[in-house]
Amino acid sequence: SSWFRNIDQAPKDPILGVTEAFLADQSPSKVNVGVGAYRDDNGKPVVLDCVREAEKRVAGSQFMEYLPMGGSIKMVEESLKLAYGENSEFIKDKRIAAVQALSGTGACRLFAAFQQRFHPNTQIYIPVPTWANHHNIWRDAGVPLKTFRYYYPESRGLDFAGLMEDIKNAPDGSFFLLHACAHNPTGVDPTEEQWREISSLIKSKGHFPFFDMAYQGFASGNLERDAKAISIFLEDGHLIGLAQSYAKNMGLYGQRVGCLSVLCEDEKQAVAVKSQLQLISRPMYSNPPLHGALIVSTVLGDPELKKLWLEEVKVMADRIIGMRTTLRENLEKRGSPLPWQHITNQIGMFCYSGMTPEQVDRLTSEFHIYMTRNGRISMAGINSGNVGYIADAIHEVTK
Ligand SMILES: Cc1ncc(COP(=O)(O)O)c(CN[C@@H](CCC(=O)O)C(=O)O)c1O
Repeated sequence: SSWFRNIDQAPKDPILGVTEAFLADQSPSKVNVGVGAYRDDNGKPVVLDCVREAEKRVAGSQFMEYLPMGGSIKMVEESLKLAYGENSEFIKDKRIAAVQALSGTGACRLFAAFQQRFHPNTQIYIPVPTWANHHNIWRDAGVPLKTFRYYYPESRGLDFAGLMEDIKNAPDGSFFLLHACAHNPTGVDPTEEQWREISSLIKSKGHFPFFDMAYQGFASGNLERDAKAISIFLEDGHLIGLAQSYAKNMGLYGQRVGCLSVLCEDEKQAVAVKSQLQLISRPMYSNPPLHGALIVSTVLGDPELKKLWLEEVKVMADRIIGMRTTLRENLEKRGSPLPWQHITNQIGMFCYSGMTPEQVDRLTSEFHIYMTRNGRISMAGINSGNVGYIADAIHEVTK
């Protein structure tokens, strides 16, 4: 019968659709600076040595039983230590409700579903711009969405005044989505001092902060530094929600392994919240995947492997930081009339270049360079072999 006749083709995903177009391009000089996935200086994906070692230890040595609905207890415990601190009082007091999630996306979606169930009429404010999928996640969870100013095009920096005004003008007790570090797509993070002001304003308004921390360790190369915003909010006495991902900082992209945590007022509340998170996940996917959790637990549970991981995350972060300087110098060397210091001011996986969608289209059609139409460059796609070519192309379309 006519069940599916009136179903339209869905629009291409603004990020993953770029990868599809890149893969379809047969040009030998094609370059992918679209999806935020790390590549080494040869343009190749990386499996970290600590992960390879963990896989060796795990391979064939474990049963493949179901995990509990809340996932791997060990992986969750280790994740909380990374975000809340090795000796966190909140961990000791069992005030954190936490479950393994399907990477960062799954953690955000599980929280959105939880928020919809227990605060159905409370809006969440998300930054402008933000990761494209944030809109989809909270929209599909049925949560009323609002936006707050974040990026200031003129300076290619933070619109701190606008951000603070929007936080102040939001109804008391709103939810706010905050990128803990390496803001996607702008690479613009508040300074420590600005985070302190944001924290005290959010506290005075009784807002609830939800942090999406998809890049801990990947931004600065230092895990504590990248979680500084979280510790500032914890010092200020906030309850928080937090999405963690091991996609980028441990290179476990396709393993879909992450963690959702909600800091509560006491253990009793945390037990109740965790039980509700499990009740929501059970009909969604029942229980999360085993393999990635075993890798993360093995890496973080062994001091030697954890130390190796910290070194390897820093290598990835440092390569990107180095490429920022190289790209900026290449553009300046070509006599570009535009300012490019934002390339080195910004942090994390992405550079928000400031190029227009039309300029991006020209990069693709004339130079086979692929990036999202908002002008975001995934810096990991740049290496010493293609940085000159990319600089030539950007100069050509922006001069
Ligand atoms: C801020 C933020 N949160 C969550 C995620 C989700 O990552 P998980 O793989 O679910 O842990 C990403 C990944 N954004 C990248 C990767 C591609 C994508 O999923 O869009 C990006 O924006 O290119 C992200 O940038």
